[in-house]
Amino acid sequence: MMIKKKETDVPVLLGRPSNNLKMGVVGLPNIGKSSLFNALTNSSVPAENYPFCTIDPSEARVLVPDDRLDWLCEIYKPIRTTPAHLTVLDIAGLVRGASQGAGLGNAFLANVGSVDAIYHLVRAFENENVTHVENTIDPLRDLDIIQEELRLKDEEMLERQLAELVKLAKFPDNKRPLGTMSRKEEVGVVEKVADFMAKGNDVRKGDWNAPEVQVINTLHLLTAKPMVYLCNMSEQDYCKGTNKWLPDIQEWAKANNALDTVIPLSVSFESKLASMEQDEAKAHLNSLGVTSQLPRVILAGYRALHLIHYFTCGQQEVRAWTVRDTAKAPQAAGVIHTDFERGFISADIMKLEDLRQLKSEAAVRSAGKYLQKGKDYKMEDGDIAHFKVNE
Ligand SMILES: Nc1ncnc2c1ncn2[C@@H]1O[C@H](COP(=O)(O)OP(=O)(O)OP(=O)(O)O)[C@@H](O)[C@H]1O
Ligand SMILES: [Mg+2]
Repeated sequence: MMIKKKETDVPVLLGRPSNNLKMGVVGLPNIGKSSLFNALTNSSVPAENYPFCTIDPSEARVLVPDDRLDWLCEIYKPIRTTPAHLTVLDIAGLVRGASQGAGLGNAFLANVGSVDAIYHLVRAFENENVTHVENTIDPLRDLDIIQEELRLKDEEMLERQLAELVKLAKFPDNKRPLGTMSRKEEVGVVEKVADFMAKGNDVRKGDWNAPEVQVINTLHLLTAKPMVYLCNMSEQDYCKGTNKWLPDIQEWAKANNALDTVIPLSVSFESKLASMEQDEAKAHLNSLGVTSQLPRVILAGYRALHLIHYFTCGQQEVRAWTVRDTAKAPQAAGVIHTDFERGFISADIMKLEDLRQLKSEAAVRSAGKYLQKGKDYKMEDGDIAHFKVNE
């Protein structure tokens, strides 16, 4: 959710204000979360056919695919290339009752609390060799279970925080910074959120104004996190392009929060591809006439986190730097080195399209299209930047 503040036009995003954001893979036990994580990262976390094989959450950095980076490398021929990456956490399966502590629920929910957006994986494949904790295949029921556990955890947290705030609201507010809400107003917002959630809504479904979002961000709610739904189907269904549950899953997601994405994929198919050599995988995909969904999964995660990247280009290195889509030039410079934000003087910005048309950096410069931007410049995805800083 992105909300514009009227007075300053600075968007206020639900969630943490950081560039170092993470996706977490969440779902019931034994539905393919670790297998997906492994396929995404090619790492070797155990993925066995029994529930709770992922005891410790595992974290990995996944490369964000980008043709523009490949093209820039052809132009600059750098010694080193550093792509953008997305951090993904493999979280152990949640079960019904997790918010009350079932199945190590509270520990696993704490892991959900540490990520910024969620890949919600749901099982939409039949396979009698793969045990289902609820015994039957019913993706909508499974989606409801996870959604409900996250929401119940939020309701519990809200109750606790509200009690705390009500206590504080009895004291004078004189230490609070000017321009922020009074404690009483804050209590009002938290009560409004609690009412909204008690009706069965995730908090991100609400239409909150900027000051409300600021309060919500202090509450660290699980249902504030953007979701990308991943519908895990059989290899056969994926290759045929049909799955009997998919339309209902899409409807469910839309009704829940229209902004969330649903991506159909087959984790077992992706695992198979990930274990092949690149040429072999390409030939396999060609023979079946399908593509891998992993690039789409990664990009959807990156987008859900409101991340974009800009490039720095030279003979030493062509590199993609990740920032939030609200970042201004000094914050973007701060990603390279924290001192660069403080010492920011200006940013030379070149558009990739101009480089494509004019074919060299020198030509872009002489055409006057390598533009000097000040501290208010809002970075755009794919910008090529060179910062001037006071060191
Ligand atoms: N699309 C699919 N079709 C058939 N089998 C699948 C599919 N996706 C995953 N599996 C199988 O499901 C089983 C469980 O996978 P995995 O260990 O990745 O689950 P998990 O969700 O990480 O479980 P846990 O919650 O216990 O950590 C594995 O045997 C895996 O091969
Ligand atoms: Mg696992």
